[in-house]
Amino acid sequence: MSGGEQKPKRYYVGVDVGTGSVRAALVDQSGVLLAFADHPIEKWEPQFNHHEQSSEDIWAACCVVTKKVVQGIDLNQIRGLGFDATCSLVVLDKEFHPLPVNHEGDSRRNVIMWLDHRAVSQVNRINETKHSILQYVGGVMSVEMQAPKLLWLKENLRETCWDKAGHFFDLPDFLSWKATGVTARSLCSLVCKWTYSAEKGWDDSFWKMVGLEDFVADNYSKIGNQVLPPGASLGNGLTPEAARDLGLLPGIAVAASLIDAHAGGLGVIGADVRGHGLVCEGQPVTSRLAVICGTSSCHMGISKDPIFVPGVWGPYFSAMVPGFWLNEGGQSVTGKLIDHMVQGHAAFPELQAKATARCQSVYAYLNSHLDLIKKAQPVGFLTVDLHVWPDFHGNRSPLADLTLKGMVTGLTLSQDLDDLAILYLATVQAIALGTRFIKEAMEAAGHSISTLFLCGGLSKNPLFVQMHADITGMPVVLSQEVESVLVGAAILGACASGDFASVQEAMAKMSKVGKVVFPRQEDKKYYDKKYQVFLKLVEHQMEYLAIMNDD
Ligand SMILES: Nc1ncnc2c1ncn2[C@@H]1O[C@H](COP(=O)(O)OP(=O)(O)O)[C@@H](O)[C@H]1O
Ligand SMILES: O=C(CO)[C@H](O)[C@H](O)COP(=O)(O)O
Repeated sequence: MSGGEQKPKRYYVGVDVGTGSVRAALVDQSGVLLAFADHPIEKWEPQFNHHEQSSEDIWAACCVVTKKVVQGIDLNQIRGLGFDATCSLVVLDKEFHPLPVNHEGDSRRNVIMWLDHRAVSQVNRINETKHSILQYVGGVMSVEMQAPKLLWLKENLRETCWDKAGHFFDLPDFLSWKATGVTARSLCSLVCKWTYSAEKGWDDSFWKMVGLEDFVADNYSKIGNQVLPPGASLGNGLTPEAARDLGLLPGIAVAASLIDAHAGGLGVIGADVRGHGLVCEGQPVTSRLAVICGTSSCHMGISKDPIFVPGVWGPYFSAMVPGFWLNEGGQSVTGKLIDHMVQGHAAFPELQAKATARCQSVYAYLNSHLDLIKKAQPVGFLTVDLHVWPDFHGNRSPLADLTLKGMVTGLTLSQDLDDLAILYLATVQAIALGTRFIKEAMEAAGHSISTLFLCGGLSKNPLFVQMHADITGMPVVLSQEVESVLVGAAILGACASGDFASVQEAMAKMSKVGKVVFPRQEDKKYYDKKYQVFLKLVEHQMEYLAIMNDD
Protein backbone atom coordinates (compact mmCIF):
# COMPACT_ATOMS: atom_id res chain seq x y z
CA MET A 1 0.00 0.00 0.00
CA SER A 2 1.46 3.43 -0.98
CA GLY A 3 2.37 6.07 1.66
CA GLY A 4 -0.81 8.23 1.61
CA GLU A 5 -3.32 5.37 1.44
CA GLN A 6 -5.10 4.35 4.61
CA LYS A 7 -5.48 0.69 5.49
CA PRO A 8 -9.16 -0.25 5.54
CA LYS A 9 -10.46 -0.26 9.11
CA ARG A 10 -11.04 -3.59 10.79
CA TYR A 11 -14.11 -4.14 12.91
CA TYR A 12 -15.40 -6.83 15.25
CA VAL A 13 -18.89 -7.53 16.50
CA GLY A 14 -19.40 -8.44 20.14
CA VAL A 15 -22.71 -9.88 21.34
CA ASP A 16 -23.47 -10.00 25.08
CA VAL A 17 -26.49 -11.96 26.34
CA GLY A 18 -27.29 -10.76 29.85
CA THR A 19 -30.13 -11.83 32.08
CA GLY A 20 -32.55 -9.15 30.95
CA SER A 21 -31.40 -8.17 27.49
CA VAL A 22 -29.10 -8.86 24.57
CA ARG A 23 -26.60 -6.19 23.57
CA ALA A 24 -24.34 -5.92 20.53
CA ALA A 25 -21.56 -3.55 19.58
CA LEU A 26 -19.41 -2.79 16.59
CA VAL A 27 -15.89 -2.33 17.93
CA ASP A 28 -12.68 -1.25 16.21
CA GLN A 29 -9.15 -2.56 16.69
CA SER A 30 -8.42 -0.10 19.46
CA GLY A 31 -11.51 -1.10 21.43
CA VAL A 32 -13.68 1.91 20.55
CA LEU A 33 -17.42 1.21 20.35
CA LEU A 34 -18.79 2.64 17.12
CA ALA A 35 -22.35 1.37 17.42
CA PHE A 36 -24.44 -0.17 20.19
CA ALA A 37 -27.89 -1.76 20.28
CA ASP A 38 -29.90 -3.67 22.86
CA HIS A 39 -33.07 -5.71 22.90
CA PRO A 40 -35.01 -7.24 25.81
CA ILE A 41 -35.39 -11.00 26.18
CA GLU A 42 -38.27 -13.00 27.60
CA LYS A 43 -38.14 -14.57 31.06
CA TRP A 44 -40.58 -16.89 32.75
CA GLU A 45 -40.90 -17.71 36.45
CA PRO A 46 -43.53 -20.48 36.43
CA GLN A 47 -42.95 -21.25 40.11
CA PHE A 48 -40.85 -19.78 42.90
CA ASN A 49 -37.14 -20.39 42.17
CA HIS A 50 -37.81 -21.70 38.63
CA HIS A 51 -36.47 -19.29 35.99
CA GLU A 52 -36.70 -20.12 32.30
CA GLN A 53 -35.94 -18.59 28.92
CA SER A 54 -36.20 -19.48 25.26
CA SER A 55 -33.09 -20.10 23.15
CA GLU A 56 -35.04 -19.14 20.00
CA ASP A 57 -36.10 -15.84 21.53
CA ILE A 58 -32.49 -15.17 22.59
CA TRP A 59 -31.13 -15.96 19.12
CA ALA A 60 -33.79 -13.73 17.53
CA ALA A 61 -32.70 -10.89 19.84
CA CYS A 62 -29.04 -11.49 18.86
CA CYS A 63 -30.08 -11.09 15.23
CA VAL A 64 -31.99 -7.85 15.88
CA VAL A 65 -29.10 -6.16 17.68
CA THR A 66 -26.37 -7.40 15.33
CA LYS A 67 -28.25 -6.16 12.26
CA LYS A 68 -28.60 -2.76 13.92
CA VAL A 69 -24.94 -2.26 14.81
CA VAL A 70 -23.63 -3.12 11.35
CA GLN A 71 -26.02 -0.85 9.47
CA GLY A 72 -24.19 1.38 7.00
CA ILE A 73 -20.86 -0.48 7.41
CA ASP A 74 -19.01 -2.24 4.60
CA LEU A 75 -19.51 -5.83 5.77
CA ASN A 76 -16.13 -6.84 4.32
CA GLN A 77 -14.50 -4.81 7.07
CA ILE A 78 -16.04 -6.98 9.78
CA ARG A 79 -13.39 -9.51 10.65
CA GLY A 80 -14.75 -11.45 13.58
CA LEU A 81 -17.69 -12.16 15.84
CA GLY A 82 -17.62 -13.05 19.54
CA PHE A 83 -20.41 -14.08 21.90
CA ASP A 84 -20.71 -14.04 25.65
CA ALA A 85 -23.75 -15.02 27.67
CA THR A 86 -25.05 -15.94 31.09
CA CYS A 87 -24.25 -19.49 32.09
CA SER A 88 -27.80 -20.76 31.61
CA LEU A 89 -28.52 -24.35 30.50
CA VAL A 90 -29.98 -24.85 26.99
CA VAL A 91 -31.63 -28.18 26.15
CA LEU A 92 -32.09 -29.42 22.58
CA ASP A 93 -33.21 -32.77 21.18
CA LYS A 94 -31.15 -34.95 18.83
CA GLU A 95 -32.25 -32.84 15.85
CA PHE A 96 -31.33 -29.63 17.70
CA HIS A 97 -34.93 -28.63 18.45
CA PRO A 98 -35.83 -27.06 21.82
CA LEU A 99 -37.05 -29.38 24.58
CA PRO A 100 -39.19 -28.28 27.54
CA VAL A 101 -37.46 -27.83 30.88
CA ASN A 102 -40.79 -27.49 32.69
CA HIS A 103 -43.69 -29.62 33.91
CA GLU A 104 -46.06 -27.80 31.52
CA GLY A 105 -44.25 -29.31 28.51
CA ASP A 106 -43.73 -25.87 26.95
CA SER A 107 -40.80 -26.47 24.60
CA ARG A 108 -40.39 -22.77 23.90
CA ARG A 109 -39.07 -22.56 27.47
CA ASN A 110 -35.98 -24.75 26.93
CA VAL A 111 -33.46 -22.81 29.02
CA ILE A 112 -32.95 -23.19 32.77
CA MET A 113 -31.55 -19.83 33.75
CA TRP A 114 -28.37 -19.48 35.83
CA LEU A 115 -30.28 -18.07 38.84
CA ASP A 116 -32.78 -20.95 38.88
CA HIS A 117 -32.67 -22.68 42.28
CA ARG A 118 -34.92 -25.68 41.57
CA ALA A 119 -32.16 -28.27 42.04
CA VAL A 120 -31.58 -27.85 45.78
CA SER A 121 -32.03 -31.51 46.70
CA GLN A 122 -29.76 -32.51 43.80
CA VAL A 123 -26.95 -30.11 44.74
CA ASN A 124 -27.12 -31.18 48.37
CA ARG A 125 -26.64 -34.80 47.35
CA ILE A 126 -23.78 -33.83 45.04
CA ASN A 127 -22.08 -31.98 47.89
CA GLU A 128 -22.59 -34.93 50.23
CA THR A 129 -20.39 -37.06 47.93
CA LYS A 130 -17.38 -34.88 48.95
CA HIS A 131 -15.90 -35.74 45.55
CA SER A 132 -12.42 -34.26 45.07
CA ILE A 133 -13.67 -32.21 42.12
CA LEU A 134 -15.53 -29.98 44.57
CA GLN A 135 -12.18 -28.46 45.62
CA TYR A 136 -12.26 -26.64 42.29
CA VAL A 137 -15.59 -24.90 42.94
CA GLY A 138 -14.70 -23.43 46.32
CA GLY A 139 -15.40 -26.64 48.24
CA VAL A 140 -19.18 -26.56 47.69
CA MET A 141 -20.99 -26.86 44.38
CA SER A 142 -23.52 -24.11 43.69
CA VAL A 143 -27.12 -24.87 42.77
CA GLU A 144 -26.49 -22.40 39.91
CA MET A 145 -24.05 -24.79 38.20
CA GLN A 146 -25.04 -27.33 35.55
CA ALA A 147 -24.59 -30.75 37.22
CA PRO A 148 -27.47 -30.29 39.73
CA LYS A 149 -29.73 -28.91 37.01
CA LEU A 150 -28.99 -31.89 34.75
CA LEU A 151 -29.74 -34.27 37.61
CA TRP A 152 -33.01 -32.42 38.25
CA LEU A 153 -34.03 -32.93 34.61
CA LYS A 154 -33.17 -36.62 34.81
CA GLU A 155 -35.17 -37.07 38.01
CA ASN A 156 -38.15 -34.88 37.16
CA LEU A 157 -38.63 -34.74 33.39
CA ARG A 158 -37.40 -38.15 32.33
CA GLU A 159 -39.78 -38.79 29.44
CA THR A 160 -40.49 -35.30 28.16
CA CYS A 161 -36.93 -33.98 28.30
CA TRP A 162 -34.12 -36.23 29.54
CA ASP A 163 -34.69 -39.26 27.32
CA LYS A 164 -35.19 -37.12 24.23
CA ALA A 165 -32.24 -34.78 24.82
CA GLY A 166 -29.39 -34.80 22.33
CA HIS A 167 -27.50 -31.68 23.38
CA PHE A 168 -27.05 -29.78 26.63
CA PHE A 169 -25.31 -26.46 26.01
CA ASP A 170 -24.15 -23.64 28.20
CA LEU A 171 -25.79 -20.58 26.63
CA PRO A 172 -22.50 -19.08 25.31
CA ASP A 173 -21.76 -22.38 23.51
CA PHE A 174 -25.30 -22.60 22.15
CA LEU A 175 -24.74 -19.22 20.47
CA SER A 176 -21.44 -20.22 18.87
CA TRP A 177 -23.03 -23.47 17.66
CA LYS A 178 -25.98 -21.52 16.21
CA ALA A 179 -23.53 -19.24 14.36
CA THR A 180 -21.20 -21.94 13.01
CA GLY A 181 -22.84 -25.35 13.32
CA VAL A 182 -19.82 -26.41 15.43
CA THR A 183 -20.76 -28.14 18.69
CA ALA A 184 -17.33 -27.68 20.32
CA ARG A 185 -17.62 -26.16 23.77
CA SER A 186 -15.63 -23.31 25.26
CA LEU A 187 -13.12 -24.22 27.94
CA CYS A 188 -14.57 -21.31 29.93
CA SER A 189 -18.07 -22.73 30.28
CA LEU A 190 -17.03 -26.36 30.77
CA VAL A 191 -14.41 -25.55 33.41
CA CYS A 192 -16.47 -23.01 35.33
CA LYS A 193 -19.91 -24.61 35.34
CA TRP A 194 -19.55 -28.27 34.28
CA THR A 195 -16.57 -29.60 36.36
CA TYR A 196 -14.30 -30.08 33.32
CA SER A 197 -10.58 -29.75 34.05
CA ALA A 198 -8.36 -27.86 31.61
CA GLU A 199 -5.57 -30.27 32.51
CA LYS A 200 -7.34 -33.61 33.02
CA GLY A 201 -10.59 -33.36 31.04
CA TRP A 202 -13.78 -34.96 32.36
CA ASP A 203 -13.68 -37.01 35.55
CA ASP A 204 -15.78 -40.15 34.96
CA SER A 205 -15.90 -40.94 38.67
CA PHE A 206 -17.73 -37.68 39.45
CA TRP A 207 -20.53 -38.26 36.93
CA LYS A 208 -20.90 -41.89 38.03
CA MET A 209 -20.99 -40.94 41.70
CA VAL A 210 -23.71 -38.30 41.27
CA GLY A 211 -26.00 -40.48 39.14
CA LEU A 212 -25.24 -38.98 35.74
CA GLU A 213 -23.24 -41.94 34.42
CA ASP A 214 -25.17 -41.58 31.13
CA PHE A 215 -22.66 -38.95 30.01
CA VAL A 216 -19.69 -41.25 30.56
CA ALA A 217 -21.36 -44.04 28.60
CA ASP A 218 -21.67 -41.93 25.46
CA ASN A 219 -18.24 -40.28 25.83
CA TYR A 220 -19.74 -36.92 26.83
CA SER A 221 -21.18 -36.32 23.36
CA LYS A 222 -24.25 -34.59 24.82
CA ILE A 223 -22.30 -32.15 27.00
CA GLY A 224 -19.18 -31.72 24.88
CA ASN A 225 -16.15 -33.78 24.02
CA GLN A 226 -14.40 -31.22 21.87
CA VAL A 227 -13.18 -28.25 23.87
CA LEU A 228 -11.58 -25.03 22.61
CA PRO A 229 -10.01 -22.06 24.38
CA PRO A 230 -12.08 -18.83 24.34
CA GLY A 231 -11.21 -16.79 21.25
CA ALA A 232 -10.26 -19.83 19.12
CA SER A 233 -11.78 -19.75 15.65
CA LEU A 234 -14.65 -22.20 15.12
CA GLY A 235 -14.95 -24.40 12.03
CA ASN A 236 -15.40 -22.47 8.78
CA GLY A 237 -16.77 -19.41 10.52
CA LEU A 238 -20.27 -18.03 10.13
CA THR A 239 -22.63 -20.32 8.20
CA PRO A 240 -24.65 -18.87 5.30
CA GLU A 241 -27.86 -19.36 7.28
CA ALA A 242 -26.54 -17.59 10.40
CA ALA A 243 -25.03 -14.87 8.22
CA ARG A 244 -28.51 -14.21 6.78
CA ASP A 245 -30.01 -14.14 10.27
CA LEU A 246 -27.41 -11.76 11.66
CA GLY A 247 -26.96 -9.51 8.61
CA LEU A 248 -23.26 -10.39 8.23
CA LEU A 249 -21.18 -12.11 5.53
CA PRO A 250 -20.78 -15.89 5.62
CA GLY A 251 -17.37 -17.21 6.58
CA ILE A 252 -16.31 -14.46 8.98
CA ALA A 253 -14.43 -15.78 11.98
CA VAL A 254 -16.52 -16.76 14.99
CA ALA A 255 -14.83 -17.29 18.33
CA ALA A 256 -15.28 -19.90 21.02
CA SER A 257 -17.32 -17.95 23.58
CA LEU A 258 -17.09 -16.78 27.17
CA ILE A 259 -19.52 -16.55 30.05
CA ASP A 260 -20.64 -12.91 30.40
CA ALA A 261 -18.73 -12.17 33.60
CA HIS A 262 -15.56 -13.53 32.04
CA ALA A 263 -16.02 -11.36 28.95
CA GLY A 264 -16.36 -8.38 31.31
CA GLY A 265 -13.12 -9.48 32.96
CA LEU A 266 -11.31 -9.58 29.59
CA GLY A 267 -12.78 -6.21 28.71
CA VAL A 268 -11.30 -4.45 31.74
CA ILE A 269 -8.53 -6.31 33.52
CA GLY A 270 -5.67 -5.86 31.03
CA ALA A 271 -5.91 -2.08 30.53
CA ASP A 272 -2.81 0.09 30.54
CA VAL A 273 -3.15 2.02 33.83
CA ARG A 274 -0.14 4.31 33.45
CA GLY A 275 -0.70 7.92 34.40
CA HIS A 276 -3.79 7.49 36.59
CA GLY A 277 -2.06 7.52 39.98
CA LEU A 278 -3.01 3.92 40.66
CA VAL A 279 -0.98 1.73 42.98
CA CYS A 280 -1.55 -1.23 40.64
CA GLU A 281 0.61 0.53 38.03
CA GLY A 282 3.68 -0.99 39.62
CA GLN A 283 2.03 -4.29 40.48
CA PRO A 284 1.29 -7.47 38.53
CA VAL A 285 -2.09 -7.89 36.85
CA THR A 286 -2.99 -10.30 39.65
CA SER A 287 -3.48 -7.29 41.96
CA ARG A 288 -6.60 -6.33 39.97
CA LEU A 289 -10.09 -7.59 40.80
CA ALA A 290 -12.63 -7.24 37.99
CA VAL A 291 -16.18 -6.89 39.31
CA ILE A 292 -18.92 -7.37 36.73
CA CYS A 293 -22.09 -5.91 38.18
CA GLY A 294 -25.37 -6.58 36.40
CA THR A 295 -28.30 -8.64 37.66
CA SER A 296 -25.64 -10.38 39.76
CA SER A 297 -22.07 -9.36 40.62
CA CYS A 298 -19.06 -11.53 39.80
CA HIS A 299 -15.64 -10.93 41.35
CA MET A 300 -12.90 -12.19 39.05
CA GLY A 301 -9.37 -12.49 40.47
CA ILE A 302 -6.48 -14.17 38.66
CA SER A 303 -3.26 -15.78 39.88
CA LYS A 304 -0.17 -17.47 38.49
CA ASP A 305 -0.59 -20.49 40.79
CA PRO A 306 -3.85 -22.10 41.88
CA ILE A 307 -5.38 -20.55 45.01
CA PHE A 308 -8.10 -22.43 46.86
CA VAL A 309 -10.53 -19.97 48.47
CA PRO A 310 -13.29 -21.56 50.55
CA GLY A 311 -16.67 -20.46 49.19
CA VAL A 312 -15.21 -18.81 46.09
CA TRP A 313 -15.49 -20.67 42.78
CA GLY A 314 -12.32 -22.00 41.19
CA PRO A 315 -9.41 -22.15 40.91
CA TYR A 316 -10.11 -22.56 37.18
CA PHE A 317 -7.12 -22.75 34.81
CA SER A 318 -7.22 -20.58 31.68
CA ALA A 319 -10.95 -20.00 32.01
CA MET A 320 -10.65 -16.25 31.54
CA VAL A 321 -7.10 -15.01 30.90
CA PRO A 322 -5.08 -17.80 29.22
CA GLY A 323 -2.29 -19.15 31.38
CA PHE A 324 -3.74 -17.73 34.61
CA TRP A 325 -5.84 -19.39 37.27
CA LEU A 326 -9.18 -17.72 37.99
CA ASN A 327 -11.14 -17.42 41.23
CA GLU A 328 -14.69 -16.20 40.84
CA GLY A 329 -16.53 -14.78 43.82
CA GLY A 330 -20.09 -13.66 43.39
CA GLN A 331 -23.32 -12.24 44.70
CA SER A 332 -26.32 -13.89 43.06
CA VAL A 333 -28.55 -10.84 43.09
CA THR A 334 -27.25 -7.28 43.09
CA GLY A 335 -28.89 -5.23 40.30
CA LYS A 336 -31.93 -7.46 40.73
CA LEU A 337 -31.90 -6.79 44.50
CA ILE A 338 -31.72 -3.01 44.07
CA ASP A 339 -34.61 -3.17 41.56
CA HIS A 340 -36.55 -5.40 43.99
CA MET A 341 -36.10 -3.06 46.98
CA VAL A 342 -36.91 0.09 45.03
CA GLN A 343 -39.84 -1.26 43.03
CA GLY A 344 -41.41 -2.95 46.07
CA HIS A 345 -41.49 0.21 48.19
CA ALA A 346 -44.76 2.08 48.78
CA ALA A 347 -43.22 5.32 47.46
CA PHE A 348 -42.16 3.74 44.13
CA PRO A 349 -45.08 5.16 42.07
CA GLU A 350 -44.26 8.65 43.39
CA LEU A 351 -40.57 8.10 42.54
CA GLN A 352 -41.43 6.95 39.03
CA ALA A 353 -43.68 9.94 38.41
CA LYS A 354 -41.06 12.41 39.65
CA ALA A 355 -38.21 10.78 37.72
CA THR A 356 -40.30 10.72 34.53
CA ALA A 357 -41.18 14.39 34.95
CA ARG A 358 -37.45 15.18 35.08
CA CYS A 359 -36.60 12.74 32.24
CA GLN A 360 -34.29 10.87 34.62
CA SER A 361 -33.90 7.21 35.51
CA VAL A 362 -35.26 6.33 38.95
CA TYR A 363 -31.66 5.76 40.10
CA ALA A 364 -30.43 9.16 38.93
CA TYR A 365 -33.43 10.69 40.71
CA LEU A 366 -32.73 8.76 43.92
CA ASN A 367 -29.06 9.78 43.85
CA SER A 368 -29.93 13.45 43.57
CA HIS A 369 -32.63 13.06 46.24
CA LEU A 370 -30.04 11.58 48.61
CA ASP A 371 -27.79 14.56 47.90
CA LEU A 372 -30.62 16.86 48.97
CA ILE A 373 -31.39 15.10 52.24
CA LYS A 374 -27.83 14.40 53.35
CA LYS A 375 -27.29 18.07 54.27
CA ALA A 376 -23.67 18.67 55.37
CA GLN A 377 -22.73 15.05 56.06
CA PRO A 378 -21.37 12.52 53.54
CA VAL A 379 -24.24 10.73 51.82
CA GLY A 380 -23.21 7.31 53.13
CA PHE A 381 -23.78 8.44 56.72
CA LEU A 382 -27.56 8.49 56.15
CA THR A 383 -27.67 4.79 57.01
CA VAL A 384 -26.16 4.97 60.47
CA ASP A 385 -29.15 3.01 61.84
CA LEU A 386 -30.29 1.12 58.76
CA HIS A 387 -28.47 -2.07 57.77
CA VAL A 388 -29.13 -4.66 55.07
CA TRP A 389 -27.85 -8.22 54.61
CA PRO A 390 -28.17 -8.71 50.84
CA ASP A 391 -28.57 -12.48 50.42
CA PHE A 392 -32.20 -12.43 49.30
CA HIS A 393 -31.32 -15.27 46.87
CA GLY A 394 -28.83 -17.13 49.07
CA ASN A 395 -25.10 -16.46 49.42
CA ARG A 396 -22.85 -17.38 46.52
CA SER A 397 -19.56 -16.20 48.10
CA PRO A 398 -17.81 -16.49 50.43
CA LEU A 399 -20.30 -18.44 52.57
CA ALA A 400 -21.61 -20.61 49.71
CA ASP A 401 -24.92 -21.05 51.52
CA LEU A 402 -28.00 -20.97 49.34
CA THR A 403 -30.30 -21.10 52.38
CA LEU A 404 -29.31 -17.65 53.63
CA LYS A 405 -31.97 -14.95 53.44
CA GLY A 406 -32.04 -11.16 53.24
CA MET A 407 -32.25 -9.01 56.39
CA VAL A 408 -33.07 -5.36 57.07
CA THR A 409 -32.74 -3.76 60.49
CA GLY A 410 -33.72 -0.23 61.43
CA LEU A 411 -37.16 0.05 59.78
CA THR A 412 -39.57 2.79 60.84
CA LEU A 413 -43.22 3.55 60.05
CA SER A 414 -42.21 5.95 57.27
CA GLN A 415 -43.10 5.08 53.68
CA ASP A 416 -42.13 8.32 51.98
CA LEU A 417 -39.57 9.07 49.31
CA ASP A 418 -36.84 9.83 51.87
CA ASP A 419 -37.39 6.40 53.37
CA LEU A 420 -37.17 4.75 49.94
CA ALA A 421 -33.99 6.66 49.07
CA ILE A 422 -32.28 5.66 52.33
CA LEU A 423 -33.32 2.01 51.95
CA TYR A 424 -31.91 2.10 48.41
CA LEU A 425 -28.64 3.54 49.76
CA ALA A 426 -28.42 0.86 52.47
CA THR A 427 -28.96 -1.82 49.80
CA VAL A 428 -26.21 -0.40 47.59
CA GLN A 429 -23.92 -0.29 50.62
CA ALA A 430 -24.78 -3.89 51.56
CA ILE A 431 -23.70 -5.02 48.09
CA ALA A 432 -20.42 -3.11 48.44
CA LEU A 433 -19.91 -4.60 51.93
CA GLY A 434 -20.44 -8.01 50.32
CA THR A 435 -17.67 -7.20 47.84
CA ARG A 436 -15.37 -6.35 50.78
CA PHE A 437 -16.31 -9.67 52.43
CA ILE A 438 -15.41 -11.58 49.24
CA LYS A 439 -12.19 -9.64 48.69
CA GLU A 440 -11.08 -10.34 52.28
CA ALA A 441 -11.78 -14.06 51.84
CA MET A 442 -9.70 -14.06 48.64
CA GLU A 443 -6.87 -12.24 50.37
CA ALA A 444 -6.95 -14.59 53.36
CA ALA A 445 -6.35 -17.45 50.92
CA GLY A 446 -3.43 -15.82 49.13
CA HIS A 447 -4.66 -13.17 46.67
CA SER A 448 -3.22 -9.69 46.99
CA ILE A 449 -5.70 -7.17 45.59
CA SER A 450 -5.22 -3.42 45.38
CA THR A 451 -7.60 -2.16 42.71
CA LEU A 452 -11.16 -2.81 41.56
CA PHE A 453 -12.15 -2.70 37.88
CA LEU A 454 -15.93 -2.33 37.65
CA CYS A 455 -18.20 -2.88 34.67
CA GLY A 456 -21.79 -3.99 33.90
CA GLY A 457 -25.06 -2.06 34.24
CA LEU A 458 -24.51 -1.09 37.88
CA SER A 459 -21.19 0.57 37.10
CA LYS A 460 -23.26 3.28 35.37
CA ASN A 461 -24.54 4.26 38.82
CA PRO A 462 -22.08 6.77 40.41
CA LEU A 463 -23.39 6.04 43.91
CA PHE A 464 -22.74 2.31 43.48
CA VAL A 465 -19.21 3.03 42.27
CA GLN A 466 -18.38 5.50 45.07
CA MET A 467 -19.72 3.10 47.71
CA HIS A 468 -17.51 0.32 46.33
CA ALA A 469 -14.48 2.60 46.61
CA ASP A 470 -15.33 3.92 50.10
CA ILE A 471 -16.32 0.57 51.58
CA THR A 472 -13.47 -1.51 50.18
CA GLY A 473 -10.94 1.33 50.60
CA MET A 474 -9.67 0.68 47.07
CA PRO A 475 -9.70 2.82 43.93
CA VAL A 476 -12.30 1.81 41.36
CA VAL A 477 -11.32 1.92 37.71
CA LEU A 478 -14.05 2.45 35.11
CA SER A 479 -13.33 1.77 31.47
CA GLN A 480 -13.41 4.27 28.66
CA GLU A 481 -16.21 2.22 27.12
CA VAL A 482 -19.12 1.87 29.54
CA GLU A 483 -20.15 -1.33 27.76
CA SER A 484 -16.88 -3.09 28.48
CA VAL A 485 -18.46 -6.56 28.55
CA LEU A 486 -19.02 -5.99 24.84
CA VAL A 487 -15.38 -5.03 24.41
CA GLY A 488 -14.60 -8.44 25.95
CA ALA A 489 -16.87 -10.16 23.42
CA ALA A 490 -15.27 -8.18 20.58
CA ILE A 491 -11.80 -9.20 21.85
CA LEU A 492 -12.90 -12.80 21.24
CA GLY A 493 -13.93 -11.97 17.66
CA ALA A 494 -10.64 -10.12 17.14
CA CYS A 495 -8.64 -13.12 18.35
CA ALA A 496 -10.63 -15.53 16.17
CA SER A 497 -9.94 -13.34 13.13
CA GLY A 498 -6.19 -13.74 13.68
CA ASP A 499 -5.67 -9.97 13.94
CA PHE A 500 -4.09 -10.42 17.37
CA ALA A 501 -1.62 -13.11 18.29
CA SER A 502 -3.09 -13.71 21.74
CA VAL A 503 -5.94 -12.77 24.04
CA GLN A 504 -3.42 -10.86 26.19
CA GLU A 505 -2.33 -8.73 23.21
CA ALA A 506 -5.94 -7.96 22.27
CA MET A 507 -6.76 -7.09 25.91
CA ALA A 508 -3.84 -4.69 26.15
CA LYS A 509 -4.80 -2.92 22.91
CA MET A 510 -8.59 -2.90 23.28
CA SER A 511 -9.33 -2.19 26.94
CA LYS A 512 -8.76 1.38 28.14
CA VAL A 513 -9.06 3.20 31.43
CA GLY A 514 -11.76 5.90 31.43
CA LYS A 515 -12.09 7.21 34.94
CA VAL A 516 -10.78 6.37 38.41
CA VAL A 517 -12.86 6.86 41.55
CA PHE A 518 -10.80 7.01 44.73
CA PRO A 519 -12.07 6.14 48.22
CA ARG A 520 -12.83 8.95 50.68
CA GLN A 521 -10.30 7.99 53.34
CA GLU A 522 -11.91 10.32 55.88
CA ASP A 523 -15.04 8.11 55.91
CA LYS A 524 -13.13 4.89 56.55
CA LYS A 525 -13.94 4.63 60.26
CA TYR A 526 -17.68 4.86 59.58
CA TYR A 527 -17.57 2.12 56.94
CA ASP A 528 -15.44 -0.11 59.14
CA LYS A 529 -18.27 0.07 61.68
CA LYS A 530 -20.87 -0.65 59.02
CA TYR A 531 -18.79 -3.70 58.06
CA GLN A 532 -18.71 -4.86 61.67
CA VAL A 533 -22.52 -4.67 61.78
CA PHE A 534 -22.73 -6.40 58.39
CA LEU A 535 -20.83 -9.41 59.71
CA LYS A 536 -22.97 -9.44 62.86
CA LEU A 537 -26.13 -9.65 60.75
CA VAL A 538 -25.20 -13.02 59.27
CA GLU A 539 -23.94 -14.26 62.61
CA HIS A 540 -27.35 -13.41 64.07
CA GLN A 541 -29.16 -15.06 61.18
CA MET A 542 -27.29 -18.28 61.93
CA GLU A 543 -28.22 -17.95 65.60
CA TYR A 544 -31.92 -17.49 64.76
CA LEU A 545 -31.75 -20.62 62.65
CA ALA A 546 -30.11 -22.60 65.45
CA ILE A 547 -32.76 -21.42 67.95
CA MET A 548 -35.63 -22.33 65.65
CA ASN A 549 -34.17 -25.73 64.77
CA ASP A 550 -33.45 -26.63 68.38
CA ASP A 551 -35.85 -29.25 69.76
N1 LIG B 1 -27.90 3.84 34.23
C1 LIG B 1 -28.08 3.03 35.27
N2 LIG B 1 -28.10 3.53 36.53
C2 LIG B 1 -28.27 2.73 37.58
N3 LIG B 1 -28.43 1.39 37.51
C3 LIG B 1 -28.43 0.84 36.29
C4 LIG B 1 -28.26 1.61 35.12
N4 LIG B 1 -28.32 0.78 34.07
C5 LIG B 1 -28.51 -0.46 34.56
N5 LIG B 1 -28.57 -0.42 35.90
C6 LIG B 1 -28.74 -1.56 36.82
O1 LIG B 1 -28.00 -2.62 36.27
C7 LIG B 1 -28.74 -3.84 36.31
C8 LIG B 1 -28.66 -4.55 34.98
O2 LIG B 1 -27.35 -4.58 34.54
P1 LIG B 1 -26.97 -5.32 33.19
O3 LIG B 1 -25.50 -5.33 33.11
O4 LIG B 1 -27.74 -4.73 32.09
O5 LIG B 1 -27.56 -6.75 33.54
P2 LIG B 1 -27.55 -8.16 32.83
O6 LIG B 1 -26.22 -8.30 32.16
O7 LIG B 1 -27.72 -9.10 33.96
O8 LIG B 1 -28.71 -8.20 31.88
C9 LIG B 1 -30.18 -3.50 36.60
O9 LIG B 1 -30.61 -4.30 37.65
C10 LIG B 1 -30.17 -2.02 36.97
O10 LIG B 1 -30.54 -1.90 38.31
O1 LIG C 1 -22.75 -16.95 37.05
C1 LIG C 1 -22.38 -15.99 36.43
C2 LIG C 1 -21.02 -15.95 35.88
O2 LIG C 1 -20.26 -17.05 36.24
C3 LIG C 1 -23.27 -14.79 36.20
O3 LIG C 1 -23.69 -14.31 37.41
C4 LIG C 1 -24.47 -15.12 35.46
O4 LIG C 1 -24.02 -15.55 34.24
C5 LIG C 1 -25.39 -13.90 35.31
O5 LIG C 1 -24.75 -12.75 34.88
P1 LIG C 1 -25.45 -11.30 34.81
O6 LIG C 1 -25.64 -10.83 36.21
O7 LIG C 1 -24.44 -10.46 34.07
O8 LIG C 1 -26.72 -11.45 34.07
